[in-house]
Amino acid sequence: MARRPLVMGNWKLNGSKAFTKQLVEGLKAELKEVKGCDVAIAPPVMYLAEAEAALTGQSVIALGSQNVDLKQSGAFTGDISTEMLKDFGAKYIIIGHSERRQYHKESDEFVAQKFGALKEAGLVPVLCIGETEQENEEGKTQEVCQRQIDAVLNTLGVEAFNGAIIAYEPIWAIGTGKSATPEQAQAIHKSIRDHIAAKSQAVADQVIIQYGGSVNDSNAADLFTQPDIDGALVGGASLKADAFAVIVKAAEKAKS
Ligand SMILES: O=C(CO)COP(=O)(O)O
Repeated sequence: MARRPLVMGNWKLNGSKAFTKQLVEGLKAELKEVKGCDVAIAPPVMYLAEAEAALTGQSVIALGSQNVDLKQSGAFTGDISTEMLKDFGAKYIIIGHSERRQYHKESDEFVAQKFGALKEAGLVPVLCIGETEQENEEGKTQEVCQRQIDAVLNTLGVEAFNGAIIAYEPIWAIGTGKSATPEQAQAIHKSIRDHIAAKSQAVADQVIIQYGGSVNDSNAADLFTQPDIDGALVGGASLKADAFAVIVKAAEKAKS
């Protein structure tokens, strides 16, 4: 089944007001002809207003966020709600990134709750999963990915993955320059899709599974040749308009 690819930039803790405006302008210029690939950027939440303003009047690049909290309003210092993200036009919301699981001790169950909150709000969860280097060496990659997915499957049901995104991001590949090979990533992506297909083939067929971890302008095209790699979640290379555009266009070409 043909799935429309999604390439998303996760800016992480980088940028400024000026940088946001400049990068969005650069992306708009580079990507204005793109038709066969969905594109999203997740700037730091502080700069959503600048990004929203700079994106006005075009429809190629959607806005996203790197995180969300569970509460809607009240005495929850520092939290950000789904409604606040919607207020800025954010659509694709990253949850369960390994950096949040590691530095903020976010559990599988907590991430699944965020998934549910996003679905309820009509936003698109981008659920990050992936194993550590040690788990990889111990042959536990599939087990870890399935456990992280099961937290959602077992609480919200398989239908929750309709219209949702999964980003397979092996932790050993993030920011290391050491991407998984296309074959390695394909094998895991297929196992993730098969795991969902065991509950519903139709849901598995439509779910977008992005690869993330040292994707750049020179390795993206090879990754996208694989049938179950439906796009990319890009960190470092999403901070440069030209490199990010090469990745988007590689996805568009490979999946057309
Ligand atoms: O964590 C990532 C995207 O969410 C990947 O980061 P890099 O592309 O910098 O390896």
